[in-house]
Amino acid sequence: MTPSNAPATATEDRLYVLTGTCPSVLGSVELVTGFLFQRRCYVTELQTFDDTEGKQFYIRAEFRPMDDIDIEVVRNEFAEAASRYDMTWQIRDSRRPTRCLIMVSKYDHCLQDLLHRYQTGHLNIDIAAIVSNHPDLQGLAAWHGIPYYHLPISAETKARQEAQVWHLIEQTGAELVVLARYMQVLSEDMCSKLHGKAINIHHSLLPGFKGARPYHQAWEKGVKLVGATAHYVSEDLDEGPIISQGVEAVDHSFTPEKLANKGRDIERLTLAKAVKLHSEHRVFLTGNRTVVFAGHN
Ligand SMILES: Nc1nc2c(c(=O)[nH]1)N[C@@H](CN(C=O)c1ccc(C(=O)N[C@@H](CCC(=O)O)C(=O)O)cc1)CN2
Repeated sequence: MTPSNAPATATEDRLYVLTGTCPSVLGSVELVTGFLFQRRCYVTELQTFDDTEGKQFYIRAEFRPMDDIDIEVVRNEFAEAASRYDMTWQIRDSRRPTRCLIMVSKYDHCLQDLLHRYQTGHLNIDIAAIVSNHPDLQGLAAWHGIPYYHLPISAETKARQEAQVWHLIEQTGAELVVLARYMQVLSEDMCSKLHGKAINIHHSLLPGFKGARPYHQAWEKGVKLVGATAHYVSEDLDEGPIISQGVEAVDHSFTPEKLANKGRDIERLTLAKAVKLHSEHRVFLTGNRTVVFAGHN
């Protein structure tokens, strides 16, 4: 093996991810790996899934160019190859942080957790703004130096409030909206505009206990497991495609308050995991389901 073929010579700081999906057909893996090999792009991680029910194939390839390449040229060349397989694809710079806008009401535990992971570099995101229908968490945002927008909402002002939120999303260039315990239901129009770009944390193991008070519902049922669900937001409340879920054992001694205390930790971890998976381009949306290529760290 000549030294120039050794991965160590790959341009260390340049890392890209190719994600693609196409109808299940022979050659779909070679389409990607052969294309990258021919262009001396070293594959650092490769995951595939063939959905035999949907007859659909999914692939995610992370790669480092071994030579100084123009990624736009690579994209144009792959477009021609991918069209022969009817593949829907993207090649993205893995280092570029996902620009986020976080929405919250009064509970701060998920927001605190995301802010900590962001500040410590454990999430490849850029938090452009925090939006809330209450003033309560303004101090937390100020402490982190992030713009805070207090946009109150009522049934009468919902349409105008959502127009203000949408304006902020466009103004900040947010690519992902994170509902970190935002306790207002987004309209059908907002959900349509945010399809696949808004993640909500629901404080139960969906599809169980939908709605605003899942811990009380869980207590009434005497559950022995409590959980949380991170999902893409859809117009149907708590029905969106699930990205990640977490669960912990509980018992008869758990009051609704103790269930909520246990649940908060699960919510933090489950939402952070979903934001990480999305920001690393590891989640494919397929109808009301997801295909998730989990990472190793
Ligand atoms: N279109 C959607 N919007 C939102 C979703 C969603 O799944 N689709 N999830 C919620 C978060 N959530 C549960 O995870 C939730 C939030 C609020 C309610 C609710 O009934 N809210 C009442 C008002 C409550 C209040 O003012 O405190 C209401 O809107 O009438 C249910 C579930 C975020 N948005």
